[in-house]
Amino acid sequence: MATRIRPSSKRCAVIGGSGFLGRHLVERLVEKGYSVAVFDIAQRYEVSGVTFHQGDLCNKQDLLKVLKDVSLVFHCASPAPGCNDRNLFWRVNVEGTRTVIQACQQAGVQKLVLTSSASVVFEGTDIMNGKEDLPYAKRPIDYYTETKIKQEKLVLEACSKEKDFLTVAIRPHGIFGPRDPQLVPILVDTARKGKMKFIIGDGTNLVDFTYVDNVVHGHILAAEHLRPDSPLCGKAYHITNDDPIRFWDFMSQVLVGLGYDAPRYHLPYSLVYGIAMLLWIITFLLRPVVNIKPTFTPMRVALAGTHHYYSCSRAKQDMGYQPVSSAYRPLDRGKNGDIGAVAQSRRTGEEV
Ligand SMILES: NC(=O)C1=CN([C@@H]2O[C@H](COP(=O)(O)OP(=O)(O)OC[C@H]3O[C@@H](n4cnc5c(N)ncnc54)[C@H](O)[C@@H]3O)[C@@H](O)[C@H]2O)C=CC1
Ligand SMILES: CC(C)=CCC[C@@H](C)[C@H]1CC[C@H]2C3=C(CC[C@]12C)[C@@]1(C)CCC(=O)C[C@@H]1CC3
Repeated sequence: MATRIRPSSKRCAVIGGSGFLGRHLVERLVEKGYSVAVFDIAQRYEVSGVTFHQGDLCNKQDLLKVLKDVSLVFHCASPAPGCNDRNLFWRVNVEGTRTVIQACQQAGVQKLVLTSSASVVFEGTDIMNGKEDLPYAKRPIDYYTETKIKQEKLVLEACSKEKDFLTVAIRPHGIFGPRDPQLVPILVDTARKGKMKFIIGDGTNLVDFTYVDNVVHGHILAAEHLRPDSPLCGKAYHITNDDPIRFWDFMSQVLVGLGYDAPRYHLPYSLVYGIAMLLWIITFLLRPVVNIKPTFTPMRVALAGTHHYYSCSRAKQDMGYQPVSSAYRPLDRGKNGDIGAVAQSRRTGEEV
């Protein structure tokens, strides 16, 4: 029988490596001396020493070409949470992740680190200092959450010491930082349309917004601590700034920092949630005729009006996690308005 030569543990692939988080992860891995292959449906940048492979993760043959000589895979690809296409979410997050697992096993990959989401336990009601043992949402609030739950279960259940295939899931929440395509852009777009005048609820709800460097740090620590004898095998880990902030303070600081007015008038949470639900039903019914994208989806309203912050004590205990960038507040924006650039400058020492 031919024996397979194990690739170096510093050879890895990042599926979804062209995305926001993926690119930050790739850059940090390169800094740490890893040799990195990116697999993504699109190539959006170039980094010396990184190889790019364009392909769909639902195609096993495409994946096998990249995974054949890596020992570690990070899977951080997903359709954008705001897209409302159930078929796409199922195809990529569920069927595609099944294909990723099979391809990893067939190629002899030893470790798979999944980017899951803390939203897998969020049902639209308060979560305060939530630990990883909270049950998965029984009534997931949208297709994104529904398929992230299935995806996480698939990856964690595939963990097998006998098969020499170890898995772990990282659950970040509300990631922000340089090149964020979602949080700040959607917020600014909503403000430009004059729709950020209202505070949903009493405005005191605490949430986690997590700086992208911390999320990257959590992923790399998880990969490096994932061994057959470690407690990480087949487990999920919250990664946060360990510094929850009032949702509406964060929003206001970003908006005021960028020259917009802070939201001022309060609206009752249940009223706004009810309207968002009604709009969602109407857009669903009208979809065969016209495709409308409401700004205030039930998911966004729920995130804006409830507490949702999580404990990262399991990550501290099992992998020695500590936020690498925690003192940051969004008010400290750069000259160009890129709030993420300020936090990055703290790391690099550059002026922004
Ligand atoms: N941004 C956030 O606040 C949070 C994100 N997450 C998770 O983090 C991960 C990364 O998210 P972001 O970087 O924010 O998103 P992103 O949209 O910037 O990156 C996702 C990447 O996946 C790629 N991709 C999508 N479908 C693919 C396919 N079929 N085959 C190959 N590549 C494909 C996209 O081209 C993109 O480059 C996702 O799994 C997301 O669920 C979890 C919690 C919070
Ligand atoms: C009320 C309103 C329109 C606020 C604008 C900001 C929102 C776009 C963000 C506030 C919390 C964010 C968030 C996510 C996306 C962007 C927000 C809704 C996620 C859903 C992204 C994917 C995840 O896994 C969880 C995130 C939770 C927080």
